[in-house]
Amino acid sequence: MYQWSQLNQAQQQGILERPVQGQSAQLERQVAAIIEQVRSQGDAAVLELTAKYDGVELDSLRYPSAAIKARAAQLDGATKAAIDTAYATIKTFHQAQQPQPISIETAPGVVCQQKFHPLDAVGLYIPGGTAVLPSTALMLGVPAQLAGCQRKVLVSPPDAEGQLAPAICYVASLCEIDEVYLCGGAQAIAALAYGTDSIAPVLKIFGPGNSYVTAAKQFVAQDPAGCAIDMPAGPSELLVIADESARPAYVAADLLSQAEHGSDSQVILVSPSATLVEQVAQQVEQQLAELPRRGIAAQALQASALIVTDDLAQALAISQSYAPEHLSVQLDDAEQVLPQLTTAGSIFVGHYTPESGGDYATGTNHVLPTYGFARNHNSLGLLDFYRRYTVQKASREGLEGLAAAIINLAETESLRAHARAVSIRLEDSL
Ligand SMILES: NC(=O)c1ccc[n+]([C@@H]2O[C@H](COP(=O)([O-])OP(=O)(O)OC[C@H]3O[C@@H](n4cnc5c(N)ncnc54)[C@H](O)[C@@H]3O)[C@@H](O)[C@H]2O)c1
Ligand SMILES: N[C@H](CO)Cc1c[nH]c[nH+]1
Ligand SMILES: [Zn+2]
Repeated sequence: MYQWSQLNQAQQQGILERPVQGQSAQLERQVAAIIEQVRSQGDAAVLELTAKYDGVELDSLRYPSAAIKARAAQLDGATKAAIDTAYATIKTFHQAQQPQPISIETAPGVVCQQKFHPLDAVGLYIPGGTAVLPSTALMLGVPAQLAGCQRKVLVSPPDAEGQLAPAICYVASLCEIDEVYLCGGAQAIAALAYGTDSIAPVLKIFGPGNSYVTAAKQFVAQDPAGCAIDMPAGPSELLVIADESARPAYVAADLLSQAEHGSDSQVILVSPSATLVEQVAQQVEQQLAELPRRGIAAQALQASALIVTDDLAQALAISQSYAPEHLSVQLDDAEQVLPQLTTAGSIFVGHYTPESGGDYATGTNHVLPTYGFARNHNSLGLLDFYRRYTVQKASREGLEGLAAAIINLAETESLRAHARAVSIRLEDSL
């Protein structure tokens, strides 16, 4: 628990530093070595690394369509119904994001268009290290399906029996995904980006993951021979802004909901009320003791903070500078401060919008930028599954109208051939 104004700048920065940052050089070296191993040895490397990190010896990476169908059929009715509910809300919200092509005359006789084409081959990474996340399969599968991506390749680490969870198989069936491989971590990202004998490369990789997955995505995105990625979506984060109107038990439950994701998750409460902060601290302790994943959550809490601010304005400023993946605003008049809260992956407004609502079923996408990338990266949406490009057509009259400007600019840049490409056309008699 910290009193913000009593800390110096370095201490303030230290509190808001993401836990994983300290290990990043070593992490990058390890991930680079895994990627190199997959590039040089292909499937054999992925199988070997799966045995090493997931503890499962597989004969092949491909999970057959028949197994997907059979496992999906094993899922109980209540979970199927829950997935159907989430599928419907996510579909509704993403369907409304359909990109609109543009066609406009920019000058007489000159028409410009903006078009969208679904990415032909997308890789969907579904984490599976410490928790099975069918909800993430929905968050990636639904927009890929709506966009009409031709190849949707799902990868996820195998369970201890070398299988994929029935709930993920059910989501795969709903989203019409039948190309599935059992692999995870940096090796799965390398296989998707560069291809192996059994996995053809994709154009873009989507999905969250632990720090190995995220570092590998960043690695392949920087390599011209690699592929595009959605964003760095790493260990979960939540920042809660709350005042005395908040219920301490709700705030604590929300903080723990993200702390339980992984030991490198980070949760932060900022509040102008010292009383609330103390009550939340007590609630966290009480509720933590009851959680099956209390070991993981307790570790995440080590790098987390409860911060008392001078006033609400200071709490808002901390949130803006931290740029959380998830921001929960638990104030009676939460909507009033929203215009000042522009820097977060997804915002949860009021006392009855728990962060876990967005994780599963409000309809927003839960794949969000972490590590402060919410400062300049988008939350995942339908548009990410398209490539945007432009088209232009000029008539002779259109070119005549723009010729003086184009030729002048080309000469200003001393690019004579550019100018000539215009004048040569206009010199031709009709
Ligand atoms: N930001 C988001 O949108 C979002 C959404 C959902 C989940 N998440 C995050 O995703 C993460 C999921 O992590 P996870 O670990 O459960 O699953 P994961 O699938 O991301 O990672 C598991 C893989 O990590 C690799 N691995 C584990 N230990 C390793 C080691 N020592 N060296 C090399 N590779 C190793 C293994 O290959 C394993 O298959 C959590 O941190 C969670 O917070 C984020
Ligand atoms: N909170 C995670 C995003 O950071 C998403 C998730 C999946 N399942 C539960 N939660
Ligand atoms: Zn969550």
